[in-house]
Amino acid sequence: MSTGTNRQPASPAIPAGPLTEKVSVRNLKFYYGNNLALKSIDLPLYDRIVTAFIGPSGCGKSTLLRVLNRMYDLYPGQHAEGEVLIDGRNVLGPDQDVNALRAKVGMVFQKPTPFPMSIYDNIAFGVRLYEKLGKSEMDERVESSLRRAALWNEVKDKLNASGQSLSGGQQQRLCIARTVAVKPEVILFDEPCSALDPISTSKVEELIDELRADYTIAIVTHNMQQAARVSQFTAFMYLGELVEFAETAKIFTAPSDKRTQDYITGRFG
Ligand SMILES: Nc1ncnc2c1ncn2[C@@H]1O[C@H](COP(=O)(O)OP(=O)(O)OP(=O)(O)O)[C@@H](O)[C@H]1O
Repeated sequence: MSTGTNRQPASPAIPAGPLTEKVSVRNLKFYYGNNLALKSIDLPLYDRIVTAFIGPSGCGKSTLLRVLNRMYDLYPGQHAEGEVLIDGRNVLGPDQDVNALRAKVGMVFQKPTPFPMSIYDNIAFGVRLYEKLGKSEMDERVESSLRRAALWNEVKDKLNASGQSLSGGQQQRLCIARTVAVKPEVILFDEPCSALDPISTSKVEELIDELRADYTIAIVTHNMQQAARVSQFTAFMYLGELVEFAETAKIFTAPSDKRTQDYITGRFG
């Protein structure tokens, strides 16, 4: 399949007016042990904008995503240097409440990972960690989250069924509902469609398009067409460096760096 620059689908429009920098990555370095995986990354993520991270395997896309909600804290020997400012506050500092950060910065993974519990509890479980809601409030939260993830109509009559009994595409939308339920401000998607069929993929893409109205979104994808379809800004990474960051339309039609050009035209990676 061709990935020629002039065949990319149109990207969503960038709203008129100034953009607000919700997340500011400043001089970020990341280490796996002694191994430097991210080399001085500087990057903005704008509010209510979708930013795609693209680049060949191993360039550091997932690592960058995992720094934004400090997922790496769960693993010994991994550490970050530099700053990630969210609303102007550095979330990499020792005083940051990591659980509060993960509620604010939600993450959807490559493989759908519903908990081994009912559809209802898949949503309610995370909410209970952060809020004390009464039964009717929780019912409302579960319903609104499932509606937000375009799953309500398919599951409203079987909320007590296991989340793992759903199809792969439905499971991924359940994971999106679970993420949205805790009222995040930023949502990180790590190759969210790579395990899905084309119909489920387009549902998830439509969903990202809708979620854009309310959240700051970052998505890692290997699929150039998908990056072009869903994102307004694109960051191209190579060997742990951020090579180029620009409006998606520019990255796919007139990139500044030869490495970006080579990647998007399928010459390497
Ligand atoms: N747990 C780990 N321990 C040591 N090194 C790691 C670990 N995870 C990733 N790396 C290294 O960090 C670098 C960046 O990896 P990362 O997974 O972020 O790349 P990626 O661009 O997301 O790749 P892919 O597209 O294949 O998912 C690679 O060199 C990788 O080998």
